[in-house]
Amino acid sequence: MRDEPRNTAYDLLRAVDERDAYANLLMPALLRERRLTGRDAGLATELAYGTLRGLGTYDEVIAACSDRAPEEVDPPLLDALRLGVHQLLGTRVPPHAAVGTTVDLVRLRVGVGASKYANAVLRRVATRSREQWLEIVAPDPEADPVGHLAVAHSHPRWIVTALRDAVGGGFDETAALLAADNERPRVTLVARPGRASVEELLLAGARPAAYSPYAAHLPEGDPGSVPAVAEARAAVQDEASQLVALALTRVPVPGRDTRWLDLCAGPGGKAGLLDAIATHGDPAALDAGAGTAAGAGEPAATAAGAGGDGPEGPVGFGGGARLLAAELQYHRARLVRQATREAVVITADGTVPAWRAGAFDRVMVDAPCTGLGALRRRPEARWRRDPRSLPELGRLQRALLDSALEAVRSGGVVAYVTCSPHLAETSTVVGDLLRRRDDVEVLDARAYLPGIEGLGEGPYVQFWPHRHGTDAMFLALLRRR
Ligand SMILES: C[S@@+](CC[C@H](N)C(=O)[O-])C[C@H]1O[C@@H](n2cnc3c(N)ncnc32)[C@H](O)[C@@H]1O
Repeated sequence: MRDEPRNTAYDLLRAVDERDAYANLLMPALLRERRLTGRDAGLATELAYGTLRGLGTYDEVIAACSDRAPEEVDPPLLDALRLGVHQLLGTRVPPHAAVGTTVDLVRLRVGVGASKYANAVLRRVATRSREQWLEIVAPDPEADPVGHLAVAHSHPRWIVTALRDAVGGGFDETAALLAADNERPRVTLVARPGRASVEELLLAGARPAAYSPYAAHLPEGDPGSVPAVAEARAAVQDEASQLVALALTRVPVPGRDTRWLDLCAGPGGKAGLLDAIATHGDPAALDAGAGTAAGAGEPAATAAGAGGDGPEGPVGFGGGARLLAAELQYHRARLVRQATREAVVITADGTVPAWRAGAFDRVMVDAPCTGLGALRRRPEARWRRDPRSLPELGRLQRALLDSALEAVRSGGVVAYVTCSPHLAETSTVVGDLLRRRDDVEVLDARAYLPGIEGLGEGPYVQFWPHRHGTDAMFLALLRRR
């Protein structure tokens, strides 16, 4: 009898290797096609994602148990070995079952000769626990801390270095961050204001979230089966993504506040929330008694705490603005259209403005980046990212941020956001801009996310998976003078 969960996990690994498939897009399709549900679907997903996340560790163990280096092993056999090692070192599958099912899989899918080799390697792997193997295969943490963390937590060296620099250098905190990257992220929903409510999501089985007033976590089940999600009144959205969009809407701006721009809107997560708030306002802030930033052309009311020497406090937007959502790629712009109701969505290059300079009151730049802040979501992403993409991304990030500052009027505000904590994509980009331009004031972004600890020293905000349970999202808030 075919072992469908393991065969499916193996097919996913092969598709990722051979066709550069995205695991989180292909897996649901494979499960549907093979009619795997419940425990079988859960097992197939865990085996595939766990193997992809852990293969940096597993390849070192395979190397120690074999007379061939992993790069000399045929890719179809290597993927099966990784799947077997994951079961042995990363799951509670009994060792005899982990070895037996993998050897069967290799015999059927690769060949009889290869199955004998797999049997010998996996029997050796099964003689030690994960911790015991790490003692042998991971570099000494004193002599080579980055190398140790890279093998122990299965991340490429360059990413360990980048995350260590971003998190502030400590070995223990870097280890906690890398460990959090290997956890399965919770499914978080957003109730788009005026279109759905958190109460509605809670009634559908979700649980309250810690930080965003519009968020709830879905502990199990298909988000698409929640009626508000199926009707695009709610959506799946990480809590930090919600919060950076909310922060942009909560900065007081003097005078007109009716024209908002999302410069890099696809696939539309932040645009969906911005469009709802632009249209219906921000009831959570208004109910909590924040000052109001009245929409519809009226001057913003004085914000709570505004007027002194310190940073102005957050305001709740009253509604009556319109969002323009720009996205370079046509198919992604179509997704933005599905996520929004009132917004005008255009396919456009944000660095070549299709609008007048100074036309907008608030601008979101959620710039293309390495995505190192969302490694939890895409199990294979850490092995695909390439540090050589940084210079080109950096040029684009700078061009988009400059374009955003041209698009915003004097007194208006720009949010620069990345789903990466890499310093070259975050504070370095903003720092360069501040050296080049004297018409920009940096706001302390923490002031617009009150009550959330661990966001950094300011003025920028950095969310972290190991501190907040969110993606590692970066936010800078800039006011045009
Ligand atoms: C990080 S994603 C934005 C995510 C989105 N804000 C959300 O919350 O769903 C960056 C987007 O910028 C788009 N992009 C890349 N270059 C662009 C450009 N020159 N102008 C506008 N959009 C661009 C990409 O296609 C991608 O969809």
